[in-house]
Amino acid sequence: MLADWLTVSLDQGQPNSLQGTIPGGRYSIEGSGILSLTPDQLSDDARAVVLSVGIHGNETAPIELLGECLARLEAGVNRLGAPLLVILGNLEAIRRNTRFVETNLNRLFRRDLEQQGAEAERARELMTAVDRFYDRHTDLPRLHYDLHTAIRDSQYPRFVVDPFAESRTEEQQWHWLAGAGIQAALKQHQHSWTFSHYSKHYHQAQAFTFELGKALPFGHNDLGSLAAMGALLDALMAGRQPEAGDGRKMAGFQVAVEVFRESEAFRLCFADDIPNFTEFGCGETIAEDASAGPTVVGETPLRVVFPNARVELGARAALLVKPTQLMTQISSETT
Ligand SMILES: O=C(O)CCC(=O)N[C@@H](CCC(=O)O)C(=O)O
Ligand SMILES: [Zn+2]
Repeated sequence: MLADWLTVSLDQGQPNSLQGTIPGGRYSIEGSGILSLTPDQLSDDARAVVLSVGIHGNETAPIELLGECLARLEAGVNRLGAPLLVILGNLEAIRRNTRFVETNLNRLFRRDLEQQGAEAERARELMTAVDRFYDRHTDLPRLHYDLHTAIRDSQYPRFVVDPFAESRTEEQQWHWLAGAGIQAALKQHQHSWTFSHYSKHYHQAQAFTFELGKALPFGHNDLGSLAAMGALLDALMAGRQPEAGDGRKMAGFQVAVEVFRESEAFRLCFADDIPNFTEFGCGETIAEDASAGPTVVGETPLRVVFPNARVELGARAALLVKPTQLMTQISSETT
């Protein structure tokens, strides 16, 4: 039943039943593409875990990866030991294999949202689901991993965005991420109203946006390269300590400049197929905008991440990033 939940949600079919049991606990379908799992017994290292996929409809590898993890739970190969909220984000966009239908869902996760439309309604449903879930588990540490794939190749194929918030990112997270094969992390410098930012900002969760390779259609993903990531998700579901790697080996970056598209006459001044994290040197022009003028690299070289000239007016068209230390202090266990 659980493994079918993804397919049934996408086919707009009715599940046979809204609730049921799995080894170690029970599940309940709380809405379209919203599934909650509750363990019979909490494991010692359990956190309240939100896992979201398909916030962008054409990013299919995380959906397949999560499907495999749910199948392992259902088959009893893994055992539920932590409460879990599983979210299939933009259902209509997934059906159409497109990034979004009307607007980018991953910019709408704010409590003062005024926008209307399909994606805005979905953002409201998902924010409510997350609020209810964390309210049910106030005694547990909170975690939200929002799983994506990127539009283009990357010098670091697997990386995370660490959303800006007042709360600190636990040092342990870097070790978990390294153990899961994540190669780089990018710290945001300001509020970004993404889904992972929502859980970090409003609920003080440990939260990241994951970029797990390049966006490809269903059936074309190399899940082998995501095996260690699957093992991290399995450990979170079981409430076990994940396999840790050495977080100090991950490349760290922070956003230096956010480039917005401010006019129709906006262009990026480099080839469309450059990989994420390509470096540009002093004096190189990154973008030209009839309204904002040119964006030129200053004295420090900068790398470009998520360039996209075709975004809506007012939206982010690229991040320019520079190296940073991820861990400010090295704890005694890791030295
Ligand atoms: O590859 C791209 O250009 C976009 C990939 C993507 O969807 N990235 C996320 C990052 C969210 C964040 O900044 O935390 C997005 O743009 O929503
Ligand atoms: Zn995405």
